[in-house]
Amino acid sequence: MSVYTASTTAPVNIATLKYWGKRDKTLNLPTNSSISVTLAQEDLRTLTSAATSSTFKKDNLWLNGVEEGIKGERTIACLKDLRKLRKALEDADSSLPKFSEWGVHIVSENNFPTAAGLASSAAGFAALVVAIAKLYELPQLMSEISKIARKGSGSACRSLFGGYVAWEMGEAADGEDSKAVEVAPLDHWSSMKAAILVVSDDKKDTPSTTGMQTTVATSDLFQYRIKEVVPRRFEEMKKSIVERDFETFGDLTMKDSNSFHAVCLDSSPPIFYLNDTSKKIIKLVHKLNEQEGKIIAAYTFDAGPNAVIYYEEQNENKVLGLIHKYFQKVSGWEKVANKVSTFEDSSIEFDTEAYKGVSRIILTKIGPGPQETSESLVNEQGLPKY
Ligand SMILES: Nc1ncnc2c1ncn2[C@@H]1O[C@H](COP(=O)(O)OP(=O)(O)OP(=O)(O)O)[C@@H](O)[C@H]1O
Ligand SMILES: C[C@@](O)(CCOP(=O)(O)OP(=O)(O)O)CC(=O)O
Repeated sequence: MSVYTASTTAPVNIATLKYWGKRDKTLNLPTNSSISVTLAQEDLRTLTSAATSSTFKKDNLWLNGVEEGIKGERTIACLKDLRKLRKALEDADSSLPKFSEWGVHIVSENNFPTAAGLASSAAGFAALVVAIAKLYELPQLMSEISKIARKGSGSACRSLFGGYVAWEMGEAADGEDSKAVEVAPLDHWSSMKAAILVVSDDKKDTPSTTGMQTTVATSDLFQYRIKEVVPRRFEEMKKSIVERDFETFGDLTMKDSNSFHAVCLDSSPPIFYLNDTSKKIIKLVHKLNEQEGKIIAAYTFDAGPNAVIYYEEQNENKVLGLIHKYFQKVSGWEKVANKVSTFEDSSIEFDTEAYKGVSRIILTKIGPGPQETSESLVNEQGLPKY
């Protein structure tokens, strides 16, 4: 029996213009376009292997060493679309093995905590879709494949590209024009760095999907956001990326994070994702920018209290100098141990206990899209190696 396999890695992306609201829940069609930065895979990535064989009677998924099976409707929808594209190839060329009729085994690992507000679903669905597209030898371009990843998790469509990415909301009812596109490649503005402050938080607030539904149904402010604010900001932010204009990019990023959290608060019942530590971090970044007389650091928060702070490499000594001063007790600084002596000492006054609300720091940067890999998580029988 022949077992066919393919593997890929896929990155996490963190939006600088937020996706919040669906106009179609099943197809994951958004109420607004969004923009993100793809992060480096040394720190945060999914590795997924896919295998198929005529002897596989059903589909199966192993995630982080645990057999989960294919349960979710979203995963089923992705597999259905991928099979349809493979079937079209098989219909056009009868010599091709009938992968579309066989079961597929998916084995995946995240090198960071799953479902901890670190966008694991984005990297996870991007890797799943790309691994199977590779296994099926699909000729479609990444934008086309991104429409399938979108059905897994909206934000996953943006993880199919590296660098700066836009998800164009589209207008069609079937979602055919709702896809990810590259705004600028990694090399265009490669000095972009990100410090993620993982904020300890025991209670998990509303999941994204439920939160979005509540906002769409109840927030008046949300209508203003999607009709007036985001369309303008989408163009302005793309321009700031093309021009490598951090001041504008950072300003829009912070404003959009706050706009997103404002519509959450305007929902009924209100949704709170930021906690006191998040708010302290927001103030700290504003103090830094004020002292500098320009924006050199920009925070953004997703559906949780973790802070992602974007900055350019040339300002690292200032930005990390300040963060290190007040958060040096958290883990994650090992990576820059040899640089700490060059960090600038900051005169900014801040809560010296704030570090207690942070569990660790992840120091990372902009990165490429899904990568080819020789690493495989499946053995010759098409089962997990462990
Ligand atoms: N490697 C993977 N392969 C397939 N599915 C995955 C993978 N990693 C995560 N997922 C899916 O994503 C779900 C977690 O998504 P969830 O949105 O709860 O968390 P998150 O993406 O880490 O956080 P957030 O969306 O708030 O940033 C998992 O339960 C699983 O269904
Ligand atoms: C706040 C966000 O991170 C929301 C992400 O939502 P998801 O992509 O996780 O939602 P689903 O489509 O329901 O899976 C903003 C963003 O990433 O743009």
